[in-house]
Amino acid sequence: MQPIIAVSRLSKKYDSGFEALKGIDLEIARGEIFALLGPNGAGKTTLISIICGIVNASDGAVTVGGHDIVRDYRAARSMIGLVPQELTTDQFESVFDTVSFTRGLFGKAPNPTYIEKILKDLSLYDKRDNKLRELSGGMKRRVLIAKALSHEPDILFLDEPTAGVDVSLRKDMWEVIRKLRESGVTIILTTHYIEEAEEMADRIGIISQGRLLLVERKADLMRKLGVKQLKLEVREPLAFVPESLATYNLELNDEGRTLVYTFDRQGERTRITALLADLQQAGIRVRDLDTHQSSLEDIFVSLVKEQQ
Ligand SMILES: Nc1ncnc2c1ncn2[C@@H]1O[C@H](COP(=O)(O)OP(=O)(O)OP(=O)(O)O)[C@@H](O)[C@H]1O
Repeated sequence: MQPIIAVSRLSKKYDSGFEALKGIDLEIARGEIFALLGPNGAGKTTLISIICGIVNASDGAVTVGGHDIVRDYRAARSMIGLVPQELTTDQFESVFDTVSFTRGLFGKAPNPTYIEKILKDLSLYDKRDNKLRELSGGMKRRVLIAKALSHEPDILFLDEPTAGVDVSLRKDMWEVIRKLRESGVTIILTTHYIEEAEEMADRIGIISQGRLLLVERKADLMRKLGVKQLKLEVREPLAFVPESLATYNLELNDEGRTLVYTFDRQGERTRITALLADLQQAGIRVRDLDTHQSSLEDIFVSLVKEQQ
């Protein structure tokens, strides 16, 4: 199927000479949730801003729904809703009016029934006549989403949707985003919160220093790059790992009290049974054991570190 967004060889050099994006290739499928992860200054906002037509690219091309974002700007832009981090609208306007007004900016005829539907979907309907300044932080974020949806876009970009919000509100937002996807909207979000990408995304792109380091289905990424560790707490501290256990590449931590065995969970054999037998053979008695699966965070940190 044709991707809803196709980015090819996209580069951006700012006037200062700084290269914020270096040859990005990326395709987004209709209906997916794609999370763009990266450290500060990686180029996430620049990439989104180019796709949304706010910043010009230096090189490369982007199509949205088959429309070139430069030659066919209006058609491309009308398919996109962008949820910025901050609410900058008039604080004295009502929720309903601000959302309706945004729809008008896209040249769409008024459609109060549609606006009411979005407000209901986002649990803002009760607040439709309230002024923006009367809303809580969480509600203001929902208003941002309502505004971005006001012109019935196919694609929604969310820039750091839960930056600085508390845990329960974050979970609320995740629910809202999931519902939007169920309604057929393609979602692209940038986030610093790895937990957010782990929780929400179908696919993940990791960007660092203007390069896309990888794009993978989340499940594949966790499986491919994730290693598992077995931690064995021993009864008597060890001064060194006995020679007979050399093939396991064990790490000795915690002043000799913990042995760490790293294994590939995809591998045919983990060799755990053999390790336990060999430990016994070596006279090492185990007090406790624990396994640990590397998280998306471990994977992210090691990838970005490798690049630096
Ligand atoms: N107008 C500009 N002129 C020069 N450099 C810029 C400009 N805008 C952004 N940059 C630089 O480009 C790089 C990428 O910025 P960008 O905002 O895209 O990163 P980001 O991944 O969104 O970061 P953050 O997570 O901090 O928002 C940064 O080093 C930034 O300083």
